[in-house]
Amino acid sequence: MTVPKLLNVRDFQAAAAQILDPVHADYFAGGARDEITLAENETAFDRISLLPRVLRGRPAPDLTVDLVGSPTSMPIFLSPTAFHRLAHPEGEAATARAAAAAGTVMIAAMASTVAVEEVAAQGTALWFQLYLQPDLAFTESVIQRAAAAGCRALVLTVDSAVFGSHERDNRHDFHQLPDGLHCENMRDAGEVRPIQMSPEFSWKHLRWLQSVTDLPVILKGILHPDDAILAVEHGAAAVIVSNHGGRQLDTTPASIRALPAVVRAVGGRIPVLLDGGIRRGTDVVKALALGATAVGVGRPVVWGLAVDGGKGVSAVLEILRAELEHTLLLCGYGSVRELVAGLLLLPPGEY
Ligand SMILES: Cc1cc2nc3c(=O)[nH]c(=O)nc-3n(C[C@H](O)[C@H](O)[C@H](O)COP(=O)(O)O)c2cc1C
Ligand SMILES: O=C(O)C(=O)c1ccccc1
Repeated sequence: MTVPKLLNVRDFQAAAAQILDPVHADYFAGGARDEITLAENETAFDRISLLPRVLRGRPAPDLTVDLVGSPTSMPIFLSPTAFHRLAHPEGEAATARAAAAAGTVMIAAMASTVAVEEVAAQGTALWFQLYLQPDLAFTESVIQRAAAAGCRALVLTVDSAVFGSHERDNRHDFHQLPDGLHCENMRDAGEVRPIQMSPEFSWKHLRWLQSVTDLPVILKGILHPDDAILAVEHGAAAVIVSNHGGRQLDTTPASIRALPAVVRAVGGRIPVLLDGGIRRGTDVVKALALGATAVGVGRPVVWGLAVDGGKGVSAVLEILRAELEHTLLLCGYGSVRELVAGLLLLPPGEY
């Protein structure tokens, strides 16, 4: 068999689908219910056109950004995804090595199959993704672990009052990790606690969280501009416009469509980040032109990991970096920080 050339993120998606156990492939690929939002996240980018500028005499583009206090080599970070050891035996440790090599931020998932201490030991700038647990004392102990490991921010996922309904997983009865794999951040006195969701959490609990940590708190899963305003008022350090990769509430808008109203509501007071559907350098440019400071990638990281461990994740990140730089050059921009909405031709009636 000839090994296909993996030129772009889609090639990694196809290769990963060949390598992964089909049940795990569906876990990583799947979205909520009819997967309307899952599909929209990607296709909404395709409906936005680029209107490049010419003869602007720009130098080679500068891709660096300050990401909520963490300087990064490019405006692309690793969104938190669970269960990396389903994709590769080294799991999140390999992912973290690739993030470190790329010079960007990894958001470690609470549902990581490698402990946060071992992930942090790979030398990447690390943020910790948190689901508040009804047992607040336990939640606090997890936060202290993440802080002690060197995580520089907490990313509180707020779009999950309950688990999303993933019908692919239900068809396979996939509800538990295989023997030997565990959520290593959920260990408590020898036991591994299950991750719980609760609809009872409110803005009051954000205040509680801020009272038990000095780390900046970033809210992940904001779609409504009124929630973005509340996030600013409650002292969030940033928001991530996200629909959880289409895995929570189906038929929410593509994250790129929700971005402009959130950017307007925030009015520059805190950074606005975005994830969902980023597959090309042009997608990154579109999100930044609409006001995002940086974008996260979820599934593309998993595809890289499945194909070739840390080397595969590095390859995916370097493909996106090269495409981003190439796009900026063709658009006439010398820095990711210069991007403005005038670069875009938006589909009429959609924005
Ligand atoms: C397999 C998988 C697991 C995920 N696990 C988490 C998680 O544990 N916590 C979280 O906040 N988001 C989680 N997400 C959502 C991602 O952080 C991110 O919002 C989403 O994947 C972005 O979309 P993309 O996959 O199109 O890049 C998960 C997504 C996937 C695909
Ligand atoms: O699969 C997910 O999207 C997710 O967010 C999650 C949450 C808890 C445990 C494992 C995964």
